[in-house]
Amino acid sequence: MKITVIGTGYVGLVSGACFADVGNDVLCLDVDPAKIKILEDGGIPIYEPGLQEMVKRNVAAGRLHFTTDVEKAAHFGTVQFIAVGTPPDEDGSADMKYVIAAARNIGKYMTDYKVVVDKSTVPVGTADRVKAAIADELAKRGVNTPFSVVSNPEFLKEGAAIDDFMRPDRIVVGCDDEQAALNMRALYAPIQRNHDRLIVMDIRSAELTKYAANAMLATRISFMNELANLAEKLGADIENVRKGIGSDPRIGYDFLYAGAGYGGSCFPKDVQALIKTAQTDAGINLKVLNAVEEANDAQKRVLGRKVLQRFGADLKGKHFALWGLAFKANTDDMRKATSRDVIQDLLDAGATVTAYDPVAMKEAQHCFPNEARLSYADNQTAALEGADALIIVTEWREFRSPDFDTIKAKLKQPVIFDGRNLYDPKMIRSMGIEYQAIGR
Ligand SMILES: NC(=O)c1ccc[n+]([C@@H]2O[C@H](COP(=O)([O-])OP(=O)(O)OC[C@H]3O[C@@H](n4cnc5c(N)ncnc54)[C@H](O)[C@@H]3O)[C@@H](O)[C@H]2O)c1
Ligand SMILES: O=c1ccn([C@@H]2O[C@H](COP(=O)(O)OP(=O)(O)O[C@H]3O[C@H](CO)[C@@H](O)[C@H](O)[C@H]3O)[C@@H](O)[C@H]2O)c(=O)[nH]1
Repeated sequence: MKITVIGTGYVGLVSGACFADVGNDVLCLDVDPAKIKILEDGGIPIYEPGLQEMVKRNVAAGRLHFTTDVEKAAHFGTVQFIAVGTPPDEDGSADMKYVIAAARNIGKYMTDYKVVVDKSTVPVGTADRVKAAIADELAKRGVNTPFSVVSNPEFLKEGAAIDDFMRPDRIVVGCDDEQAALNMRALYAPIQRNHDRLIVMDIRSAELTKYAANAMLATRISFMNELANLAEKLGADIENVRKGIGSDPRIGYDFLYAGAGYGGSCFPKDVQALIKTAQTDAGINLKVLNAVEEANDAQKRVLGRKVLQRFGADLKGKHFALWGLAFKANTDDMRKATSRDVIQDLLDAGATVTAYDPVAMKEAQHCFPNEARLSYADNQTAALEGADALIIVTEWREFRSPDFDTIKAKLKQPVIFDGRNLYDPKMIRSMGIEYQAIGR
């Protein structure tokens, strides 16, 4: 099938590469010429395990192409995926201007039947707006070319994006016409696990399903973070509690890890957007989600607070090593990363910081431009040099079994603040290291 993917962020690029990998002919469009140049030169603008190889393989096979030419992209695919960003507007609602612009571009140039697929995370009612935008452009041209609009939200996780896309738990398709549903079934036929994962439903339910999934996962995390803070005060260990409740299949083990708060480009923005949609479109105050957001904002400050409690409110003259900048392991994404809050809290209190992250240091430099009190180390051991304590913010695999003797020798005081509960508290404390984790 011929597919156009509009937007080459995480979702656009992963979708484009994966659809090409199962034999489709894919053209990826972006309005950012710098991104398209990187892709045309054989690079990729993001870090995602396995993606570069997949892109290369499909470009070489002649199945994956890139362009900034909006007209060419509108002509190319029978299926047109809109995978542009939906960042938060000033009031927290999803900013739809990129989605609507993409829809208008399709309407401006399409000359035959198109299935237009909303893959971006968009509020309920967006498919109607996309339909109206395309119809408006067709009317301006005085043509009546047929098209369908489908909602097909994406559930991939950064760092595991290819596996999530190729072996999905479910594929949600919101659709109100048979022709489009058939196209979507054919398109996803090679992307299934051992049985049909495609769930077809009405469009509004599909749009809400995406927000519901992220909101549910964010709720589990905030719930565990609050319990972790309680466990700390009561002398319990949140990791034991996690195992104890996760073993109940009604609860399950996934997404129950307490930590230094959730970040990334999705949970914070989508929880906020759902709260906003509920308020403005339905007059409903989502009390649970307001609390989830409030708890997470507080949790992102927990590491900073622990450091201040331990070393005093004035951190002038103190220096800290920080391991992990990305919002989670296996990505270079710094959007809403907890490290940004931790670093800001330390800098505000007068400290200096040396950070190390396997892949996110370049991205981090854009977040703290010209910050003289923040430096970067070449490796995790070098970051420890002259530091008063070590703070761990991201759960990279290489941080999981470090040489604790080296850590002890390098730090001025053997203190570790672990925002991801990577180590066994008993073992580490028995080595004479002061260990402050989350909820243990
Ligand atoms: N990042 C994720 O892991 C993830 C997972 C599931 C869903 N989503 C959702 O998918 C959407 C995209 O997220 P992302 O992280 O890939 O976005 P992103 O912001 O990284 O990338 C979006 C891209 O779209 C391009 N763009 C904007 N307007 C355009 C237009 N009119 N035509 C062509 N290109 C245009 C931008 O230049 C940019 O390269 C969002 O709605 C997000 O919530 C993201
Ligand atoms: O038990 C857990 C699991 C995750 N996190 C944190 O939660 C955040 C988000 O993690 P994750 O969900 O793995 O990353 P994303 O790539 O943002 O993926 C989420 O957001 C995407 C965009 O909408 C969805 O497609 C995915 O299904 C959804 O998991 C990160 O800061 C994690 O550190 C925890 O604190 N505890």
